[in-house]
Amino acid sequence: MAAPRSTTQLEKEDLERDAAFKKALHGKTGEGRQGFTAMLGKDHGAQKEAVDEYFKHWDNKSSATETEETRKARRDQYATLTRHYYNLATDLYEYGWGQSFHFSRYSKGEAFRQAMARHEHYLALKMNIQEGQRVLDVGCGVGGPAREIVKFTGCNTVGLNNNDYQIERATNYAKREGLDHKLSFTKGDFMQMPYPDNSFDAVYAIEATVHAPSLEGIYTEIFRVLKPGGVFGVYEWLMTDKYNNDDAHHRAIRLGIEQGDGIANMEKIEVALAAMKAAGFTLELNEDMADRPDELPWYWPLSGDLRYMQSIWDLPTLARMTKIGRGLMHNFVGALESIKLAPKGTQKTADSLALAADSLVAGGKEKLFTPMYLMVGRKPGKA
Ligand SMILES: CC(C)=CCC[C@@H](C)[C@H]1CC[C@H]2C3=C(CC[C@]12C)[C@@]1(C)CC[C@H](O)C[C@@H]1CC3
Repeated sequence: MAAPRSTTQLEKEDLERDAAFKKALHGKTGEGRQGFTAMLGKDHGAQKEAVDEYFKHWDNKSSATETEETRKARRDQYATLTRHYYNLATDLYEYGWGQSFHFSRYSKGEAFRQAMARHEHYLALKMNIQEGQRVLDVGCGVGGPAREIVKFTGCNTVGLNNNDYQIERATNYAKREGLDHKLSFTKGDFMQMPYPDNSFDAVYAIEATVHAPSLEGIYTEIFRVLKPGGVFGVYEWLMTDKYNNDDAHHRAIRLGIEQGDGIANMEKIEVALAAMKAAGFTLELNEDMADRPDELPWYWPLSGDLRYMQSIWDLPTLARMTKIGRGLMHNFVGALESIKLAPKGTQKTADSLALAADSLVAGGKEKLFTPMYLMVGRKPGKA
């Protein structure tokens, strides 16, 4: 039962152009160096191009003045916007967060990496991913969750991503862990996937499909590549029912999250549920995991609030996000830029990520936003 391709306007793909840009910007930094040191090895001219391309959507725009036209321009250029966001942010993500680019629930005394893995296992469990199944990870980042889910379930996975730098890093990590016989990566736009209809037993997306210009469009494309009887599981980034688009404060929080996190357009929960239905899925499970009564909120590592410290190992994470920590980071990166060790735009990117952190924490505290709206849907038909 193949659904028609989405009617959303799609960007024309140019794989050669993107591969050449990756080579120009990142050089050999995708091969080994990680995080901060990788950031220092970029080409300054190419970095300027990425910065200009990304920030043209946000500079001199505010939630008070933004128009539907500005939002449409972002949706129309979703793929370029997201690709350049990750060209700029990937090294900082790895430096400050690790290789799994998502949030998770946390329980008291639980180590950060353990909680992250638990969140990934939970999705695999709810989808009932089995050994040997052919699985697609949509928007796989540098492959942290895919490696964990392959090890946890024994499935065979393909990761899809439209950023060549992340693909290169993901491929190298998989090889290093001896998982390359079960895990491979494809460069491509998730709105127009390079796979035939009915290709996968299961598809999952962890905090990635929010980069799509339309949730109905991306869910429809996922439905197309799933085999009949196949399962789709997603942790979606969404504004909650409490979000009121006529409230200036709410809109400022949404725009801060969108800018800081490379998102063209973020929707409310009701839109995601309707999109699952419109795509053809039978919804088996939907729950806002951020609404569970956990002692530690999902946003604690970004809060800079030292009361959340579980062990001494959490200190660097929290300290980095305090006022003093951020000020030091801002000045340090600025100094590296002025002596030309870091390319121009590094400070602007770091400041934009700080805006992301503030807006995410505010959205989480005020219950206006969730990064973990769990949905599991099935494509009708016999497996
Ligand atoms: C963008 C989407 C859809 C998912 C990524 C979620 C998170 C992994 C990121 C959201 C905000 C990011 C920030 C950082 C790491 C990755 C995120 C948590 C930093 C901690 C990286 C180090 C910088 O100095 C501060 C960043 C704040 C935001």
